[in-house]
Amino acid sequence: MKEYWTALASLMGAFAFLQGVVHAVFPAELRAVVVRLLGRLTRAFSPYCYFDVTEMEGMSTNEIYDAVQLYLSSTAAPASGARLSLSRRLNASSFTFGLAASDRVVDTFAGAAVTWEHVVAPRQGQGFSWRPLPEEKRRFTLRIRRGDRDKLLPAYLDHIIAAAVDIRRRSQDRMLYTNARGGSMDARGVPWDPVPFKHPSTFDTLAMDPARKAAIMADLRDFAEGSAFYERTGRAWKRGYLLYGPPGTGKSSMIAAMANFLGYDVYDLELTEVSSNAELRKLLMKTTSKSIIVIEDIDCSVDLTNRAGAPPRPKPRASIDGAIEQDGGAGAGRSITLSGLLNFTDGLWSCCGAERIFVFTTNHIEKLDPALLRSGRMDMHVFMSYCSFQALKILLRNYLGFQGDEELDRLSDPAVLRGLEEWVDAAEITPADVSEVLIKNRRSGKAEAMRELLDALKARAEKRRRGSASGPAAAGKAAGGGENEEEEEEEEEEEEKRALESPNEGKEQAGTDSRGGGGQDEDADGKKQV
Ligand SMILES: Nc1ncnc2c1ncn2[C@@H]1O[C@H](COP(=O)(O)OP(=O)(O)OP(=O)(O)O)[C@@H](O)[C@H]1O
Ligand SMILES: [Mg+2]
Repeated sequence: MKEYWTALASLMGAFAFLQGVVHAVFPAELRAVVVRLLGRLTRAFSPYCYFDVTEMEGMSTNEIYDAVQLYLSSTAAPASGARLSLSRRLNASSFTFGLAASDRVVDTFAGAAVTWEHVVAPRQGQGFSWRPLPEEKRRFTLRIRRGDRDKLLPAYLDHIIAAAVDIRRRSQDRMLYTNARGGSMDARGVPWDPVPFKHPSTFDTLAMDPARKAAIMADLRDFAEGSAFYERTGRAWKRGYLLYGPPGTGKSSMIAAMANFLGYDVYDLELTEVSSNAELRKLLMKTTSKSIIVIEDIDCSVDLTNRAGAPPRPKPRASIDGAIEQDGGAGAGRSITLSGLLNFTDGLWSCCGAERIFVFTTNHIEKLDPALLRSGRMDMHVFMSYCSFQALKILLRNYLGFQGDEELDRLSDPAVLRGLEEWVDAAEITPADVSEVLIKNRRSGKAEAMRELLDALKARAEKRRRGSASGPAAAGKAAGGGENEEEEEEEEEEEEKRALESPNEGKEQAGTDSRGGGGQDEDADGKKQV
């Protein structure tokens, strides 16, 4: 074997020498022919094979060239001394690095080493063209061992293209799409209106129990990296989240954090703007993969009653007139039905395009039809609760600028901190209300802001205690006597809370209130509750 390689090396040396001689001795035309011939001979005996990825394919740009450039800029290790070029795409918020002319990078894939070289040569004699070509011819040359060819191609190229799509998506600002145009299409037949999505909410800024937050992040990560799993199990690559809880507990902030975490675009589906199941399907077909499709306040958007003959249900606050219809009603196709929505999320239509997350939010989970809550539809039920002490600490850190829990413990008055811990549960305060108190007092200094917050918690808890002591009957009398509207509001809130704590038809939600509790449970249907 060793002799073979020695002989091959000498043969290649001889070819190189011959090429040198040809350069020195022969006239230009003949030289080109002989050099080409010798080049071919060299390649025939070489242990490597080479693939060129040119920048231009005829008159059009070669997408693989762009993909290779992006991929190499982030993944491969430049050979020592290699020069990288810096660039930033229009609208993008991050830089990318590219390989400069004639530099090489090495990469490994499936255990095989490969080398990329970026070759740049001046373009000669540009003839007439409607579209001027770049002045330089650029290409990447991939060198791989002959023996690795079957292992690497085309899997390695597929890998590069997928990685490039991912990098492009992450370096580009995300988009928020809305269907506020009421079903009409733009010139390209797209029913969605895009705006740049710059919501600053992240999982770092989101105040919720750390263990539940970690569970959601892990679930999202598993989903995003789950291509093989979904293929193996024959499942559509999608996931459903139902976020529920009182107003101001961070449901919308959670959606933004999810989008920022995964780098997905967001489609905000306004159901009241959709007039039929067919339109809903069209909207779905025009969404891209790697996106989050959101329906906010699902209980208010449309009355989604599934079963014919079901007992009459309380009318939703903002249901759209005329669009309410029982499943299988005579006018099916003219308005949205629950089955239309379910087809949208888990029927055959949901599979056109992969890697999508459906998120529904509601303040009133008890108003949702159980059909929507069954497994396979909403895989994760996430209860966004009132502020726990752990969540409160996150808000204190973010709003008052403490660097971590250690600094918060060290720099704040222990009595105030203890007080906050003691009162926060009784106050049943939303993160939105806590933020408001902190924003209002942030100029007065950390200590003062925390004291104010403690006072606010105490006042709130006290009010709640008084409210529950006097009971609903007394509250009704008080309201009748016109004492104040706040009591009525409280009563309403209490009602909401009771409903949240004992959601309808118990089975699916049994024992799943995880307020303040960590981790996640899986119920009998295999649906996760965090
Ligand atoms: N868990 C949270 N962590 C951090 N900030 C929060 C959280 N919840 C609420 N906030 C703050 O309160 C504001 C309102 O919250 P958000 O819109 O996310 O609530 P929501 O649950 O979607 O309410 P609604 O049910 O009314 O839609 C946010 O802009 C954010 O500043
Ligand atoms: Mg919201």
